[in-house]
Amino acid sequence: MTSPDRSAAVVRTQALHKRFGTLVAVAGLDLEIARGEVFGLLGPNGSGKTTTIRMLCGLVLPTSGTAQVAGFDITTDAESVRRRIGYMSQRYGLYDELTVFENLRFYASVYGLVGRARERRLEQHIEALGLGGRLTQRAGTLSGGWKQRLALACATAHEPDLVFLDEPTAGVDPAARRTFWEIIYTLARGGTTVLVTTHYMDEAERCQRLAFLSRGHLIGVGTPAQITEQFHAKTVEDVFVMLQQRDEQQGVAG
Ligand SMILES: Nc1ncnc2c1ncn2[C@@H]1O[C@H](COP(=O)(O)OP(=O)(O)OP(=O)(O)O)[C@@H](O)[C@H]1O
Repeated sequence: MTSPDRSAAVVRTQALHKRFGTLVAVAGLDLEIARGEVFGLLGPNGSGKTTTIRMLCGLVLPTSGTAQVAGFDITTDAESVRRRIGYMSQRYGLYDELTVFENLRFYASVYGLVGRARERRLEQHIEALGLGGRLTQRAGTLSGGWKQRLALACATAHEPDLVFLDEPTAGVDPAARRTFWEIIYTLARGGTTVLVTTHYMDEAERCQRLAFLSRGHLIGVGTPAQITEQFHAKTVEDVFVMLQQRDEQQGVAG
């Protein structure tokens, strides 16, 4: 197996801009995320995270600017972009009545895997994500932590270049959180780029790099240590709270 080229950018945006009427949701975003990177997108409510992700998934067209995901242009080749990404929502999207294996097989099929290639891929994926002991259990009867693990497995069954995780460990206990993050890093080492949006600062601190958005503008990118240094703060949480307060004050002033 060849190792992934970590120098290659999986996400590249150039002056990416989205306006809804007069409201600027994303203001000229320039961002690069490398292959196999675990990257966090942070910012207060309404700062433009969801709009950015919807554009990167090829679901919303930018007003101006461009972006490439896995080498495909989000405006002219959204279909190819969608085939190369995975998305794990907070609601998981699992089928409670189906078993763990049936859920996995269903998602692999939706993304176009069939026959022996699908079975081989699932075998390897089940092993990597430690789901072997649960395959015949109905998804609806799993604990929160196992549901999350299965949801991540479903979102990555087709070996996407990039997987989006929306507050991935909200509502699970610390042990399950830790295991989940170990799995995230296993995926990243295998070459999957992981883009996390979260309001939980312990999740943010686990990312290799962070981007902070404020009112649609990118105001800081770097490792958690670089971000805290840039804002003269002790923790990422302090940076977050400071930005939130600033946004609120500007909102009142505006
Ligand atoms: N379809 C839309 N039509 C009009 N305005 C929108 C639309 N989608 C988002 N917005 C606005 O764009 C801005 C950015 O919203 P967005 O959902 O991207 O922020 P966010 O950072 O994801 O917030 P949250 O953390 O609350 O999910 C907000 O002011 C929001 O009200």
